[in-house]
Amino acid sequence: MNILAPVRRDRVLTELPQYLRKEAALHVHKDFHPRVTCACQEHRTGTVGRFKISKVIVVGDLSVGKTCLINRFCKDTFDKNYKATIGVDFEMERFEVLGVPFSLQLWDTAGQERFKCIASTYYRGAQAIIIVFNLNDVASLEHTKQWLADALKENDPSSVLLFLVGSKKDLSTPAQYMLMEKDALKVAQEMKAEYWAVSSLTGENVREFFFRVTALTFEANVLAELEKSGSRRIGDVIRINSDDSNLYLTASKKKPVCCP
Ligand SMILES: Nc1nc2c(ncn2[C@@H]2O[C@H](COP(=O)(O)OP(=O)(O)OP(=O)(O)O)[C@@H](O)[C@H]2O)c(=O)[nH]1
Ligand SMILES: [Mg+2]
Repeated sequence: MNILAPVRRDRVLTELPQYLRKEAALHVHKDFHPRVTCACQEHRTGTVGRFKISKVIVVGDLSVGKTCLINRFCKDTFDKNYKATIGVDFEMERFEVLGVPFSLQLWDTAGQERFKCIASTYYRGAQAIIIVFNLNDVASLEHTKQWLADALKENDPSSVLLFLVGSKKDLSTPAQYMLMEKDALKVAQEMKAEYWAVSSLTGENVREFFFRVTALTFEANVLAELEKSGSRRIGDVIRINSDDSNLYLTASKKKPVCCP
């Protein structure tokens, strides 16, 4: 990845992408949190946009389509032949959200039991967990709870964002899909995850889904930065004045224009 290259034009987010289903959305606000919008306008996003790379892990049963999902988004390719992921793999994606550079590291993990132990060592430090199941295989939906439990052992359940993604939508008839969606929405609600249904073969919802992951991860990061900064305002300019031949530091006291 060339970190100096400009962000691709199709990776620029100026608005909050919307959820797929209201019943299982992480939040239903139409716009980014006002404090986030304001912080971006005032260039007060702290480490977000400068050094921070957010880690996203993708877990789920073997052959549910984790690798294909990442490849469809990152490379716009689809391979119909199954090649098991051995251990882990990752892709970097650079975005610009509300004018702020933001990078995601997408970790593709192995679903096969024999590689699970290597893969699980990479779970730590995730800001978002994507749990994938096959919309045409009810057992893979049932197993999502175990995948989530394993991933949460290595992460802070109170701050990590969860997404439950049904894959291979192109293989279901509308009636089959509706049945599966009912069960999946229930599981997503129990997990407090946002529900999505995608097809990596046709590309349906893939871009929308990753944009939503990016936007919500970005929003959570900026809010956390603002919280952390407390009374010290992120981005405040430290000025060096040289009055009276004494050098001293003063923080800019400029009041925020739009922050609530
Ligand atoms: N029809 C259809 N097939 C898909 C789709 N996504 C993946 N597949 C197929 O499902 C098989 C498994 O896909 P992978 O992406 O390799 O599965 P995985 O979850 O990464 O598997 P592991 O790496 O073993 O955990 C491949 O043959 C893919 O071509 C989809 O959206 N539609
Ligand atoms: Mg794979």
